[in-house]
Amino acid sequence: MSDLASRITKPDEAVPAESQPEVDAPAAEAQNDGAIEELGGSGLQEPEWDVEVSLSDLQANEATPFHSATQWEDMGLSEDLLKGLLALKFLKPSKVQGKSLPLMLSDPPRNMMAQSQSGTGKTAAFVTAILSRVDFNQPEQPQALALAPSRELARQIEGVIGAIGRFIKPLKVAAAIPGALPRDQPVRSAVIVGTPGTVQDIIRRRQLDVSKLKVLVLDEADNMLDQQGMGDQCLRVKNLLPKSIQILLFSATFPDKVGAYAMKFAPNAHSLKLQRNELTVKGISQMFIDCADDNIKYDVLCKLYGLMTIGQSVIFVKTRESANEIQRRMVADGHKVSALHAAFDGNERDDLLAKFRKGENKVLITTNVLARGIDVSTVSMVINYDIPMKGRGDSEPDAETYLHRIGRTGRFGRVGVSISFVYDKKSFDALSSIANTYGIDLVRLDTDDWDEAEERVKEVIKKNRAQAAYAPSATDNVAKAS
Ligand SMILES: Nc1ncnc2c1ncn2[C@@H]1O[C@H](COP(=O)(O)OP(=O)(O)OP(=O)(O)O)[C@@H](O)[C@H]1O
Repeated sequence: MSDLASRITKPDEAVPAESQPEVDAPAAEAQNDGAIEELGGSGLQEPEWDVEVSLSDLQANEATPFHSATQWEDMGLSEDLLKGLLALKFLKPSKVQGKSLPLMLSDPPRNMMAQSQSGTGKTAAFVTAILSRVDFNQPEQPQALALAPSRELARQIEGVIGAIGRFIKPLKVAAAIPGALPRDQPVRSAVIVGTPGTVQDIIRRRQLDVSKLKVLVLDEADNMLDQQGMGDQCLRVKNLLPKSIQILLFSATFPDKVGAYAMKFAPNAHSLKLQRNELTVKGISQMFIDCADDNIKYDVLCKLYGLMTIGQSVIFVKTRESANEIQRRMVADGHKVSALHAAFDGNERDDLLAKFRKGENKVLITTNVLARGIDVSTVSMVINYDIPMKGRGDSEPDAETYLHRIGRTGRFGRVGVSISFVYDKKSFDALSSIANTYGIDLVRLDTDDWDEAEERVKEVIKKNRAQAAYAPSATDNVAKAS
């Protein structure tokens, strides 16, 4: 236990909200789309300083991943595309956008492997590249294909393409996910976003004409190339595509083992990489609770319920069965929570996530199926009910999944809290190893002094709510419009 102890920060040493710039409200208003929501609901008093948040100041700070030396206007983008980005209040590119776009758009096209922290705008980077490469004089000819590891992420990317490309006419996007495409009809869209299995199927059934595909994107590329089944599917899909296709790989994590394979998958790629100590997102206060045993975890979870519903929260558990079981117990105990995992039918999954995006459901219990990519700015708390593990018999801590899970909060400069539950030596050692991997200073929440623990978490959540209300994200806006 000594490892984790050495990474523990006393509560008053934590660096949560102060790491965010605080500036004047008018600048903040310039960043919002006028759709400021009611903050009510929790009965919390929201002091003035909580809403003093400015994306433009954040982006002016060279030390953050939100800064770029380049402007959208320098990138030779079409007028419609530029209009789309600005309409979303993406006033300036983030670092990964500023660095990757000129490389992705250079002629002749070259492959790219780009790594950047969670919530720093990788999706908009590759979506802008896709929309720049497609010839919209042939709107029904498939020209770009993006693969994602879950239907939820594929749907989200589809939404971001629609949002950034809203001034491009005609823009046709197809979602190649289970149950979404009519069987045996050709896909008549310039852009296709899908999961590897379904994309492989539609190519094999000759529903998708791949002959003019110019760009292939793998979002969460390390995850897709690493997983046995999906890695094989991605390779088979790639082998069915034109040899000259430009391959773009994006993720917040590229462990060495996968990185080497990824470079083979995308030969001669430009590469943007992060150092291991750069991987964590500064605005996320990472905490843990030491529970006496496995049963106490449930009691602690229920105690946290009030805090979870101030903003929105995601609870990650290991299995679908435990997601169902915890939901059943919490509902029986009078709490409103929903569960989403891969055993649900596709439409039900779409529906559950849509409700969560709209804020109709505030607490979502899920498995690793939602660990990656999902972007809901109002998520202020992530709970690791089970520490993510991998390998045979779950013998190894899954440091990458930890990073992606906690990255569901703290999106694009916002703040957020993650709370991981440990209850025995194995979970303690696993969290300790993850903390050491990334040099994280974890804050221990002392449940003996619950009022103090609650205050600490509440402080960060209130700030997140204020930020989310002042700067709704593109995907939030897409969800609200639908
Ligand atoms: N240039 C920008 N200016 C302002 N907001 C932006 C900009 N680019 C992206 N965003 C917003 O930032 C949020 C996070 O972006 P995105 O989902 O692309 O992150 P990501 O890097 O793909 O994250 P993950 O690693 O979790 O997949 C989104 O809500 C998006 O709308």
